[in-house]
Amino acid sequence: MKRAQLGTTVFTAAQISQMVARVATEIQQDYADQISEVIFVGVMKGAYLWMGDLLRAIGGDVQMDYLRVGSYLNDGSTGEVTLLDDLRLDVTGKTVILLDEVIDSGLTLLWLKELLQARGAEAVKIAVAFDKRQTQQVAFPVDYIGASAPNDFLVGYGMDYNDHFRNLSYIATLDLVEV
Ligand SMILES: O=P(O)(O)OC[C@H]1O[C@H](OP(=O)(O)OP(=O)(O)O)[C@H](O)[C@@H]1O
Ligand code: HPA
Repeated sequence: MKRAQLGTTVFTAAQISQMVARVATEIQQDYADQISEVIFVGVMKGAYLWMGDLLRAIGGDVQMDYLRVGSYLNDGSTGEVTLLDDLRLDVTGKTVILLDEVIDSGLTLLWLKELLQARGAEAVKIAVAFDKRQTQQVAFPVDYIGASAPNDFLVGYGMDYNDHFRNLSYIATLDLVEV
């Protein structure tokens, strides 16, 4: 049997706060007085801290909704994205910014971008806290990136191992030790 234990800290809470403030400023500058027309969509469950922190840092009047998807089992992608809870807001003709705490293979965000485009969104942008892609071979742009992260399995700030460790306000590697 394997037991999960925290490894090394990769990003501290202070580093994450700085990164949130920077991305919030980038989005404020890009949308200025149009910001209240943008729909921010959190990709749950993992986006819950990123969404809360980023939208408070942006401030003012914004619209938000969320959906819930799943594709990871233990520490690996199943290669298949499942929509578990859908949006309530209609995105037809709207600018949407998808918020996710991590992009890894890119499968989840590519799948969601195509879904919202097919529903008639005018523009679908992406803002991630952490980018684990080692090469940029995933053929779609990520518009806002908090930080590049190592290609280790990470937990904290929304990232989980079987639903554990999402609540950490820092990011750590995870060691799976044989017991
Ligand atoms: O780029 P990818 O390889 O698709 O990986 C990134 C996705 O994986 C995680 O979600 P998960 O499916 O584990 O669901 P969760 O948000 O409930 O943890 C994470 O929150 C991203 O949405
Ligand atoms: O490193 C990770 N940790 C947790 N969930 C994830 N989903 C993609 N990559 C990761």
